[in-house]
Amino acid sequence: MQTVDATAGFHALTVRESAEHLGTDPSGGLTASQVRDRAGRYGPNALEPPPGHGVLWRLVSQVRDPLVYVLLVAGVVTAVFGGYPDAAVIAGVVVLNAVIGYVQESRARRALDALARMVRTHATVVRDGLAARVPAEDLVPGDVLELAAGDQVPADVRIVEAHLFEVDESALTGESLPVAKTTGELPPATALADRVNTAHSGTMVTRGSARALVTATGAATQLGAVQRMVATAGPVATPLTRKLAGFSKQLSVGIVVIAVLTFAVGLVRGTGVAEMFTAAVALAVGAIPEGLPAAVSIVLAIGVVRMSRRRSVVRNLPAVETLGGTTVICTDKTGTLTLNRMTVTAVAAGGRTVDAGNLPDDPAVRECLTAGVVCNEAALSRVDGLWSAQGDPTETALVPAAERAGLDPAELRARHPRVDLVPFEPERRLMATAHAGGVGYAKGAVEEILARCDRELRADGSTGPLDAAAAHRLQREFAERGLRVLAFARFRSGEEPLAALVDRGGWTFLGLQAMQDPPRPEVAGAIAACHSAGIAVKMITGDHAGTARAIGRAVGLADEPVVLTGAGLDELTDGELPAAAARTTVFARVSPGQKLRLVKAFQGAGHIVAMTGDGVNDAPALRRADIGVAMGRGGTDAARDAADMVLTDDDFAAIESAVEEGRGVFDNLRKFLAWTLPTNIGEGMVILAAVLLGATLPIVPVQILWINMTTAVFLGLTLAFEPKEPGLMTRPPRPPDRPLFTPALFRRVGLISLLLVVAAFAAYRWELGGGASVAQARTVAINLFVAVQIGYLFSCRSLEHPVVRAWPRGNRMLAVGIGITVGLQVLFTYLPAMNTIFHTAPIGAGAWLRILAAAVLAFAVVEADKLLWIRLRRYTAGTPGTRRRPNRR
Ligand SMILES: Nc1ncnc2c1ncn2[C@@H]1O[C@H](COP(=O)(O)OP(=O)(O)OP(=O)(O)O)[C@@H](O)[C@H]1O
Repeated sequence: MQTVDATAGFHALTVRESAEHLGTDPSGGLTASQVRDRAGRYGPNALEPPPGHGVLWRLVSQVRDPLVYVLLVAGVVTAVFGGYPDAAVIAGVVVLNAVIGYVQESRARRALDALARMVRTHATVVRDGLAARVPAEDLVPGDVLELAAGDQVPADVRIVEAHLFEVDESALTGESLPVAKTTGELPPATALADRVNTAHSGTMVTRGSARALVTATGAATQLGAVQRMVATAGPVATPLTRKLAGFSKQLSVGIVVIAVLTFAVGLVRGTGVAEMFTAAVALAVGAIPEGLPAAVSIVLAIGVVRMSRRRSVVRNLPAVETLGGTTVICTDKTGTLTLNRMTVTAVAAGGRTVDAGNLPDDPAVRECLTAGVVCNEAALSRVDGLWSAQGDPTETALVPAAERAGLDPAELRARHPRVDLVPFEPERRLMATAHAGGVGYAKGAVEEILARCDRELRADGSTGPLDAAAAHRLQREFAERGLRVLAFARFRSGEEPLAALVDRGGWTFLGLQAMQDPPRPEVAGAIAACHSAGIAVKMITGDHAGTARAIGRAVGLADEPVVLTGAGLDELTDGELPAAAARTTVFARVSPGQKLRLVKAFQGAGHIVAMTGDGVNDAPALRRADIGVAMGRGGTDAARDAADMVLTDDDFAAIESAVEEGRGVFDNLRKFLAWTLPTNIGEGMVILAAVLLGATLPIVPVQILWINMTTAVFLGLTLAFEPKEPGLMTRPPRPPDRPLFTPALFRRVGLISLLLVVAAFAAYRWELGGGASVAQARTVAINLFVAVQIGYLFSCRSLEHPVVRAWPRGNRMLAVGIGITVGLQVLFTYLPAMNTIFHTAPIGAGAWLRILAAAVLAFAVVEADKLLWIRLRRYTAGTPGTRRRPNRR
């Protein structure tokens, strides 16, 4: 691989010199053979992944945990006191823990890498004289790029043409204000941050558009240089995992205190130091849910995988869980609720409205269509003898409309070479171009264009005074049919730069073009599903109120959507906004800044907000929303960069399924917690109770370690694979402030913990009373403990509903996990080697029957508890005033 000499300093060269140096043509770009040749020479335009740590380092880093230190100390002390088998078991637990952690970490890393690859950036490149979208990876030095607002700059470039072009370079220089870029050469000594005629890989275009030459790709870019300097980021920590880690830390501290007390009590009672030490350690190790953080990331990761199957890529793990709590979805219209496949269906010019399939050849219609083709940033290319346009669908739709009227788009553009441009911006809602010969064209929202016009073009080609009322009336008629309307105008562009002219006025109105953008067929169903899930859906669009209302009705947002416009929004105070926003279903003519205000208003009212956006200016609102959702196809790199979730085919229905998955994930997390906590607490309490009562231990420390390690993995984790419960999307969203551990959950945990302790002691005593040896009695107690865990596991498949009635759908992992656990318990009971290590002994059939009975009993107790609570809740729900939840919609 070879790199263009970075010291060449393209900023100090003129545009011509730069192009010569790079062996390229700024207007036509490289040829196909040049691209092939350079691709071989320079390699792909990608940064090599930073060197990862070695396997050994990552394995060892797994055991850098206070808990493991406690275990290791325990193991050493046990060995010193001569308990070699026990010490070996402890060592085994440490190794197993490290391996599981290592495997989990590698899997999570691989999954995130794969997801990152799914949201690749693309770039518009001119090659052989034609513009095309290619993956940013395929760029080579000398390529000619078209950059527009919202794009990520895909390589280091020298700018050769700029229109109000501004770049956010904060990722590279830390400078937070966008930098305006120009084309003229600079003194060679200019510092990197001041080179305003170049732009660098990894920065974002915030405004305008530009043409630029690629000067460096991949590792040769400034970004590549920075990456080599900076060490890589640490492990993936998320607010949720942090919250849970905090919880388990508190729990650990509490448990260690109890363990120390137990130790002290044992010593006072005269038990041997060595025995008490291992007992205290076993208590601690048993009671600490070591598997919790791993389980949480597994549940979340499974959620991420399930969502990716449903066409949404989650960019960070906790987003999955937040999604489940969504109470309001704010969605834009074009491309998300609609297909973003625009077709011009009618043209109104020269005082009449005509069907686009049947356009008359009069000067007014022709001029309106011409404006649509030349004041247009879509790229043209010949496909099978016909012109086809690539770019923003609003713009590409204008090309075939002109063609159908017999105009040649390429010829029109050749006849009116563009000399200046004010690009479209959502705040301004119009774009304008200046052309050779002193004529300017503009297109945009009807009210914006009309505000700048005082004359209009008549059918015969003469101009007369503007009839703005008639134009507004037409706009309303089109809008009522759900059509999107663009207005066109012409003006004199002389010496002055276009940017100064766009707000000057004195324009001539040319007419309107109305386009159809059909609703996506799956959207109505998805919106209905959101409604029945208690989630409010709001449309926030830059489009006209009438069009927005009609589309809102068509997709079932409401029978008669309440509409608020951006202007109306500005009149409301921050105090009035939340109530008004709650009433409104359609927000029209809204600017990105107003979107941000809406997100804040909803959040202020206690909502969890999911918000979609596609433009560069949407990034702040996407960042602010609890879940920012960006479009994979139509959206800009800037929006994707700010979002938590990317919809691979821009479809609203994917949000609905993502919410459903999110709810499922939250459920499964609670199920796992509900199962694992009593297990741990029960284990700890068995030892605590034995020591306090001065009784012999029904289960000894190594045995606790055994139970802990096998059941956490083979039983607990299977709950991560639970299918979603039916009715997930017919219940209201979980209140945002509801904690993970509800009182009901605590009660259940207490009940099962108690059950486990009582059962272990009862079994132990019963077997001893029946003449069994201590080893046998302990073996029965352990098997019974595990059996109760299995019975309870079944019950945890649904926390609120009786399992039998709740759903017939299976969880194959559950069956596999239980199978493995039973197999291991059989070995544990009958394998002589295991008997030696774990101090167990074979037991008889009668004991197994009693064990089975205990499992069934545990299951029955929890199921009865559920039924009781359902009854109780029904009873309280029957009391007046508590019957219905307030409807959020
Ligand atoms: N390329 C363009 N050139 C000129 N005017 C445009 C262009 N695209 C859109 N407009 C005008 O600006 C208005 C707002 O467009 P914007 O892109 O902000 O929102 P939208 O695409 O209609 O809706 P949404 O926000 O739902 O995606 C449009 O209604 C149209 O009148």
